[in-house]
Amino acid sequence: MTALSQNSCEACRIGAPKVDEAEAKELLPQIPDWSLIEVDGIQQLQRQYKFKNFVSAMAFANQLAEIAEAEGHHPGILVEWGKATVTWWSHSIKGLHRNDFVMAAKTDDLLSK
Ligand SMILES: C[C@H](O)[C@H](O)[C@H]1CNC2=NC(N)=NC(=O)C2=N1
Repeated sequence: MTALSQNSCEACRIGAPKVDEAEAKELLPQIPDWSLIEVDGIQQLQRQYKFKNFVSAMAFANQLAEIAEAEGHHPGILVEWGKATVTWWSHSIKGLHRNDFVMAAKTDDLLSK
């Protein structure tokens, strides 16, 4: 469990500041298995998790749905046989907010429990 995952999401509204390069440099090492990607000009965090079958991947996706609902911040999840790809970004600001790094850390914690 990392310090980052102990945080909660703060309200993220249109106009909230995106994580800048300096902050991203500080936060990314705390979630070392995540990649910074860009889709349609929107920066996002993405990680693929491996599972032994489809049901395990789906169970993980459902656990993630629960914490997403609790925090009011929601990921993209692609569930396939033996894997789940999770993508975090903030729709309201079309980019990365600190919340996305917090949620990436919380996602990792689901599997380290
Ligand atoms: C009204 C509701 O809280 C907002 O639309 C939330 C819901 N979940 C969200 N999730 C993500 N990832 N980005 C958002 O901007 C966002 N907005």
